[in-house]
Amino acid sequence: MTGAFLTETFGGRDAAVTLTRPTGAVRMVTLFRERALELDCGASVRNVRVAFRTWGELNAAGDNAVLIMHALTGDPHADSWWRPLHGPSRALDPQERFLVCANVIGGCAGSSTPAELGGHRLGIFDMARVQGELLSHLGVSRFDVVGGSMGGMLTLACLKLFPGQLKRAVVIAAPQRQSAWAHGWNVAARAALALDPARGLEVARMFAMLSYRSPLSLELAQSGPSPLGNGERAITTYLTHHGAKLRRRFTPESYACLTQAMDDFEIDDLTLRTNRVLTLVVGISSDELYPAEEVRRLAHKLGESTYYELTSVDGHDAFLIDTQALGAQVGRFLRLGDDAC
Ligand SMILES: CC(=O)SCCNC(=O)CCNC(=O)[C@H](O)C(C)(C)COP(=O)(O)OP(=O)(O)OC[C@H]1O[C@@H](n2cnc3c(N)ncnc32)[C@H](O)[C@@H]1OP(=O)(O)O
Ligand SMILES: N[C@@H](CCO)C(=O)O
Repeated sequence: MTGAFLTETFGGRDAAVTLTRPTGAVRMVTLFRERALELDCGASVRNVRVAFRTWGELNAAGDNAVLIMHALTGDPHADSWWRPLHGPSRALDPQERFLVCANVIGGCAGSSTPAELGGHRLGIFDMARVQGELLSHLGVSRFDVVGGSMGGMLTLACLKLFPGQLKRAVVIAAPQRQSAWAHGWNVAARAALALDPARGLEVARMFAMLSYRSPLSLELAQSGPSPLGNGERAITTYLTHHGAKLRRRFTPESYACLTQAMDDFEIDDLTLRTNRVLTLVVGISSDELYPAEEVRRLAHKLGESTYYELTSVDGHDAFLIDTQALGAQVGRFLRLGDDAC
């Protein structure tokens, strides 16, 4: 990774976490200064900081924007974590579109952290409201929205919150609500955090990684001895590596807040049935977390939707890994003529 880096310490004596993250081109804005943001939990907050990046130019009508929603541990650097989809002639093309990607509130990549927002329970709809406010602040009148996993939930929330401003939506590997299976992984993760915030975050990432891959992908890539040559099995050092890596770039506080928001999320049947926004719903054939069948059921309930199934062995995270066919589908969909929207 190139560019400037910022090192910050979050949390108290027992849960101090030092993060080093890139800051290149990230912009900050404070929203809800005069009018408060009313949270779904009933509390209201002011002075909400949003860290975001943009690429390309907003046109005079303010209607060529694409809002990119990141997943659980993502950040505003969509050109990094979605590099194969981002760039000239790709699905998210800054030469044609004004691209915006913002860290969700409650995250730890520059936007207001849970503690800065008073420790109130944050919801996916609260996060989506803030992203909508950011677009208004930037002068956007109409937009497309794209997101995978938690980003897909945020995209579904936009269908309910901004139906008149949305042109197209792409919902990837996301459910109508968390199944007991998906919720259960997060319950176990938060239990690990409660025992020991920093070590618990590593352990939470270890079992989350299992849910983000498929049995076959792990068998193919991680079934032998570790490439580290330390006598361990590959899967052991693989999970240890990913646990330690998340601990260096994320906070237990944000992990608990965002997984709780995912567990609380639900998009109602009426919103789905009455949707008039052109929507592409993508399921992943090997997704263990949100099985393709579950995502297909969501698509069948959703008005104006098309379902596409990405065939991949890579499991839930295939939307970040197996990007060639996905990029082609998303690019084609986002280029559907505006007169169709
Ligand atoms: C969507 C958003 O908004 S952002 C969030 C996306 N980013 C993440 O999820 C961050 C975590 N990273 C990942 O999950 C993955 O790296 C992805 C999804 C980005 C890419 O997936 P893949 O290419 O299949 O990577 P894979 O799962 O093999 O992991 C690669 C890493 O594991 C390491 N690794 C692989 N096998 C082993 C092993 N047996 N032992 C130790 N380390 C291993 C690699 O060296 C590499 O390390 P690095 O990331 O520090 O360079
Ligand atoms: N791998 C993703 C979560 C699942 O989509 C992330 O770390 O944000």
